[in-house]
Amino acid sequence: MRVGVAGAGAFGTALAIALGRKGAVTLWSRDEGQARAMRDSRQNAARLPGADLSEGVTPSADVGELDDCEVVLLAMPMQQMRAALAGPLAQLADRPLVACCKGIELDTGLGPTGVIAEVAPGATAALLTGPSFAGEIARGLPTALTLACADAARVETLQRALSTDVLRLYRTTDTAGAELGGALKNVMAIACGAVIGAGLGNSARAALMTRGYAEMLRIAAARGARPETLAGLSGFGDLTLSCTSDMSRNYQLGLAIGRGAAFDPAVTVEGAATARAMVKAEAYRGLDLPITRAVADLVDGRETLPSVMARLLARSLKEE
Ligand SMILES: NC(=O)C1=CN([C@@H]2O[C@H](COP(=O)(O)OP(=O)(O)OC[C@H]3O[C@@H](n4cnc5c(N)ncnc54)[C@H](OP(=O)(O)O)[C@@H]3O)[C@@H](O)[C@H]2O)C=CC1
Ligand SMILES: O=C(CO)COP(=O)(O)O
Repeated sequence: MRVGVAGAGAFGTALAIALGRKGAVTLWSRDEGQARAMRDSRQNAARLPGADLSEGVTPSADVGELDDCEVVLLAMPMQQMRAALAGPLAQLADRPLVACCKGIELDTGLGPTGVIAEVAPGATAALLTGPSFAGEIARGLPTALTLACADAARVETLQRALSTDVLRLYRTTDTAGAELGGALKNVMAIACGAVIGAGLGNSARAALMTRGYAEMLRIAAARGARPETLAGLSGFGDLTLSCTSDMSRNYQLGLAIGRGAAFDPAVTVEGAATARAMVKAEAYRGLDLPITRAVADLVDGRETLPSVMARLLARSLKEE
């Protein structure tokens, strides 16, 4: 199956490299200069320096080159996906589209498959998510991910097409659970980075991971997602990775907040918009989400870390 990857960021490039080791992959960048540089150097110096493009990868800025791809991975940040699908990628609306982003859309409260369903109703909407760093995938290190698609037959076909000998995909039809796991772990990673950055300790981090997971389960229940999906790679797995590794950009933003340090606004940090989206969305109003709300307050500078910590610790005592 010929695979297209739309979006030549770190993750899109890493997935193209992994899949380009077993077949033909078109890696589409919206930037002609970047595509040319990738063709010439066989690297993506801007987004994934040091990783060689594998043999099967063809970089291109011509969206027409995605036409003969039977499946296209959408590897741009969550808040950019709607515009890309409605704009240059509109011609792809008749095939499986696999979102590779982790987030909730700020304006609608939808996850990636919900956005695909709205903008490209003729497509089969799927999601690839789970614990993985682009640099490690590109190096061929073993990685397990969740592939979610509501169509049980289609998800099996895609699972076979997108797995490799080191990239092991597990499948599920619970798209809501998979997208919530991937989106919300980013929010918790910001919170965990903040407590570590402020020197509040590993015990505080473990408390945030566990109570953050309780919030994730509450949100999943409100969306009709299956709790066991949250216990899998997209939830528990990615929560563990992102809350404990300083390779995570969400965790790095938290570290900067905790240390009172500056953070480059150009870095892709999905958890900030997702925290805002959770606080804003009607669907989640009334849910008890103290950590998510605290992160939204922190990233928007409405409150300081000492004051959100005091607020969290002053909550009434309760049953676990
Ligand atoms: N990096 C990682 O380790 C992992 C990332 N992810 C997820 O993958 C998603 C992308 O992250 P990542 O690749 O790291 O981000 P990067 O910041 O490395 O790259 C983002 C890419 O998206 C492109 N882009 C933005 N808007 C559009 C658009 N409208 N049309 C086409 N391309 C666009 C950018 O292009 P341009 O350069 O022209 O702005 C850039 O190439 C996120 O949701 C992230 O959570 C998931 C797992 C691991
Ligand atoms: O999603 C990721 C790991 O699974 C990458 O995390 P960051 O986006 O925080 O870097």
